[in-house]
Amino acid sequence: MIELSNLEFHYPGSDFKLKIDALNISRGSTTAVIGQSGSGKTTLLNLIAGILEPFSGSVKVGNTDVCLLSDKARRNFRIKDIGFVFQDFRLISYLNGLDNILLPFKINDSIQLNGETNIWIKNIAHEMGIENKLGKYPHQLSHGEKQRLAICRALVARPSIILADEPTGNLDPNNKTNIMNLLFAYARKNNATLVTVTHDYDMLKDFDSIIDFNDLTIDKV
Ligand SMILES: Nc1ncnc2c1ncn2[C@@H]1O[C@H](COP(=O)(O)OP(=O)(O)OP(=O)(O)O)[C@@H](O)[C@H]1O
Repeated sequence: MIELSNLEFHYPGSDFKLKIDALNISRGSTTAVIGQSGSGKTTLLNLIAGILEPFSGSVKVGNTDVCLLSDKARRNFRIKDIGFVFQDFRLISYLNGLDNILLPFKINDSIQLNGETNIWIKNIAHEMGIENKLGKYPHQLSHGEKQRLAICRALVARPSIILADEPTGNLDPNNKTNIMNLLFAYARKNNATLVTVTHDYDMLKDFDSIIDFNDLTIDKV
């Protein structure tokens, strides 16, 4: 369960303010986050992941209050529990595809690489259709291939929460469907919680719930 309560956030020097009285997202559910550009969707994902700290209020994931964790504990939480697909991918330009996928293991020793992980990587790279691109560097990949690589990296440590910021934004209709189906299947099989920012309203019927920043229905979800 993800629980936000009495949360207030603003960026220093910006007029933007986010206020959420109560927002609960059940474990194992799939949620779409929609709303116009600049309404705060990415900010919400960053608050859940502990990348941003609220000005007041709390962000709880299971029994953990993310805001109360030390910097190190928060880093470990992010690596172990959260798979984040960033809108701008955040691939490392001097690492090839495989090393980009393995990044969570390289930057944090709280998770261990083992034989099972190698099989898992082959499996997700195959499902994403990029198994023959793992030796390539980001500048050698198309936009959609970079996106699929970023999704593989988000899944590699088998997170219990996936936060995906427009994960299908650069993909053709076929790849869009394949990738959303893969994320849904991962969530179902692992009882993982999927929170996806999307501008693709055709896909909304496939989610369990919707957080709509346009008409501020976030406290009703
Ligand atoms: N680091 C920052 N410093 C100051 N203001 C910021 C910062 N990041 C975002 N903002 C502002 O906060 C607001 C919400 O931004 P956010 O990225 O959460 O919107 P969004 O709904 O995800 O938009 P989009 O659909 O365009 O990705 C915007 O007005 C944006 O300009």
